[in-house]
Amino acid sequence: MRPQVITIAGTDSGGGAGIQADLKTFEERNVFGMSVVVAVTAQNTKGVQGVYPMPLEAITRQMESLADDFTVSAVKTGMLVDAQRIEIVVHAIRRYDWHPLVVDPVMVAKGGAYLVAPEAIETLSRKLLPLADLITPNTPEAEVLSGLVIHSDSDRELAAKQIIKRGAKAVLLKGGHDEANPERARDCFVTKKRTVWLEADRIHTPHTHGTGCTLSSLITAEWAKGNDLETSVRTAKELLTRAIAQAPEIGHGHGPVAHWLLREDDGKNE
Ligand SMILES: Nc1ncnc2c1ncn2[C@@H]1O[C@H](COP(=O)(O)OP(=O)(O)O)[C@@H](O)[C@H]1O
Ligand SMILES: Cc1ncc(COP(=O)(O)O)c(N)n1
Repeated sequence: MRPQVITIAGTDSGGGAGIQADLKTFEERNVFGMSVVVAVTAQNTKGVQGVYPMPLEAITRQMESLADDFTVSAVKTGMLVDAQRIEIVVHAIRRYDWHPLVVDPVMVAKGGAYLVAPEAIETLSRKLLPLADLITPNTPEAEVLSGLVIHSDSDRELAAKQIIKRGAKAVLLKGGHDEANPERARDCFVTKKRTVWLEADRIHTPHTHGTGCTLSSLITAEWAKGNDLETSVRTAKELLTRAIAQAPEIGHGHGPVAHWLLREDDGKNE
């Protein structure tokens, strides 16, 4: 049976990030994608023009509908808006025992708009982080979640280990924002047992809208298919790098990546 996976996140009308990016990615990786819309955003490649949180009942009902019918192989979370919405998502994840759980602790969009209320970060850290089988912060998010300032590789590893101490089972600390390294995009993957650095060429492009969403969806899809976590993370990083390298020039701002290059050929497409 095709693995069935859920994204619990916000939409991006511009199609490059959020739920739209997640579902495109799931489709390309041959898993069946479902969604729980936590907020609708009016958004394009230039920025976020509006955020419209869904009523709490609508979020709960979507999760009930999915739990009532599907055999869920993996779940990811993205933009969760505020503390109340984080709480009901946490409640459902516990109630339905949705694992493996990949938490992308989305905080601020690349243009600077807040995608989660700053006062909700405490709730995310205290209640959602401990449920995460993998959490995928970028550097600023890792600083907030670990309480440490990150400058060097050893700071990165220390911050990831601190986040594990706070309850996450594994951490992928993404280095997309690491301006100090102009040639390589390096991510630090840390579990209780080991630290692995994942490296790729840094692509000189403004078109990185939705890279974090796409990466966490790739990992979720690969994990749902029964690959181990480290293999899933490695595959995801390789695929994403290719999709950034061939990003189309869509929109007038920070464009999306080439989701269609993520395609897994299962021999059924010919
Ligand atoms: N210019 C780039 N070239 C290659 N890889 C990149 C580039 N920018 C980001 N990445 C990679 O994309 C993924 C998402 O990174 P990042 O931008 O840090 O996350 P977010 O989108 O959550 O802010 C990471 O694997 C990172 O290394
Ligand atoms: C609805 C939504 N969720 C997440 C992001 C973050 O995008 P990125 O992956 O570029 O950090 C976004 N811009 N919009």
